[in-house]
Order: sequence, then C-alpha cells, then structure tokens
Amino acid sequence: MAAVTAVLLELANAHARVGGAEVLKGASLSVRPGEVVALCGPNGAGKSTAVRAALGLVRLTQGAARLGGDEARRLSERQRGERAAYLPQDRSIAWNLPAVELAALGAPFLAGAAALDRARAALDELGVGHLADRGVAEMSGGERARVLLARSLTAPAPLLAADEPIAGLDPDAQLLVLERLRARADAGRGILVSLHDLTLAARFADRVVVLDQGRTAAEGAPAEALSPRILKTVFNLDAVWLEALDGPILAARRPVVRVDRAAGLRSAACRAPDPPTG
Ligand SMILES: Nc1ncnc2c1ncn2[C@@H]1O[C@H](COP(=O)(O)OP(=O)(O)OP(=O)(O)O)[C@@H](O)[C@H]1O
Repeated sequence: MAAVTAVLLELANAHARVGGAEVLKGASLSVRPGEVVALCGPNGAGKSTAVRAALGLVRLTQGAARLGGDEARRLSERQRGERAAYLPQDRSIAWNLPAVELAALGAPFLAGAAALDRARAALDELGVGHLADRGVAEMSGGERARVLLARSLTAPAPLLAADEPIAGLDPDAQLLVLERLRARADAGRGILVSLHDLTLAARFADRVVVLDQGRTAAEGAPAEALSPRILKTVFNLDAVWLEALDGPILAARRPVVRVDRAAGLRSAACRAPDPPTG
C-alpha cells in the first residue's frame, strides 16, 4: 500500500473578503512534513491574507482551509497553536519583555523552564543569544525580528508559517534564517514562508506557490513556478535564471517599453513623448 503523506496545512480554492474587497479569489497551497514551501507574489497579491486564512484567522466565503486535516476555523485556539506556529508580518510588540521571555511565549503549553530552555536555544540559533536578557524595545529592528522568529522556532508545532521572516535583515542574517528554516524542514517539520527575494525562494524552497491578485498563478518546483513567463506576467520582470555555485540567481530588469513610432503610441499604457519639432 502506498504511504499516505500527511498534509499539515492546506488552502483549497480559497475566496475571502477583507475590508469589503474580495482579496482571495482562488488561492490554493499545501504544506507537507519535510518541505519548505515559498509563497511569492507582488505587493498586495494576497500572501499575508492567504497565510492567515490557511491558519483559520480569516473567514472564507468559498473553498477550504485545513490544519492537520481538520477545518482550521473549527479548531480551538489551543488546537491551532499545537498544530501551527505563526510569525505574522506585523512586528509590533506591546510589552518591553526580555528577549528570552518573549521567545518563550512561543511554547505556552510547555512548563516554564522547558519553554525558557527552548527559547534560549532558538535565540542562539538565530545569532541573538547574547541579547536574551535585553528588553525587546531596546533593540534594532533586525534584532527584534530575529527574536520574534525565535518565538516561532520555540513552538513545538509541526508546521511553521512565517510571513516575510527575512524582511529588514542583513544578507548574512537572511541566509542564516533560511538555513535554520531549511534545517527544521529537513528534520521533519513543514515550513510555509512568504518571500519577496525570488533568488532565495528558488534556493531554499522545495516548492514555490505564486499568488497573483488573490489567485494561485503557479505552483511547483522553483524553476517551474518561477518560469520566465510567470516572472513576466505576474512580476512584470524580464528575467533569466543564471546557474551559480550556490544555486540559481535571478537576473531581472523591468521590461523596456517599446515605442511603436508608426502608431505614435507606446506599447505600454503611457503615451510616447511628442517628437521634437523643427
Ligand atoms: N484590513 C484591510 N482592509 C482593506 N484591505 C486590505 C486589508 N488588509 C489587506 N488588504 C488588501 O488586501 C490585499 C492583499 O493584502 P495582503 O497583505 O494579503 O497582500 P501581500 O501579498 O501580503 O502584500 P505585501 O507583499 O505588500 O505584504 C491588498 O490589496 C490589500 O490592500
């Protein structure tokens, strides 16, 4: 009998409204144990909303959101917390807690000492162990971002959904964070990560889901989902993949606007300037 692979998180043809507008119009994605799935798409494509919907934090008007096989919104807060850790895009923190205490909040179902041990280990992993006892309000933005990610790593849940975890981090820290997420997946967890850096998405993810205007426009292995056609139609990029020692690099530029002189119009939306007279 073929082995059944558990699906940790699934969004199937999801439609949802936010602030009166239909923001998701057919978003689908799934995450299985052992894989990193990168969620990519232009600003406003619906990535954060899709992540929130998949976790049961946004009501769907159509489609399904499942966590560990069960409808996400029917689960209690505790059940959701046991099945998924979540790093929201919003990095605001109300209380000036020491970093280790904030990171320990990722494991509210563990006894205090066990949660603090896990929190210290996660802070060490992300290179901010030396800040463990410092208040999070007294840190740089990048340091605070790492502490918040440590909170998600502290959680023992089988799935981690991280919304733009490398935003605002220096290049070394970006690679460190993605390496740590990759290591978690290699150890059996499922990772959903939204990313704007397509090169890093291609290097670290097993699969890429591309969202465009609330719909899944492409899904598959990075080279397939981030094909030149998708890069053009969804991201408005003229782009090619270059093979480098450490993996693919995206060489991209905005398309050159062609001027059709016979028609006197640009092929893009704007008009060509009037030709010089005389
Ligand atoms: N609270 C809200 N009220 C109204 N519209 C909203 C609200 N939150 C999000 N939207 C709209 O929903 C759409 C999707 O937003 P979302 O944050 O999911 O996109 P995103 O792909 O994560 O974008 P980004 O890459 O900029 O973070 C956008 O058009 C946004 O303007």
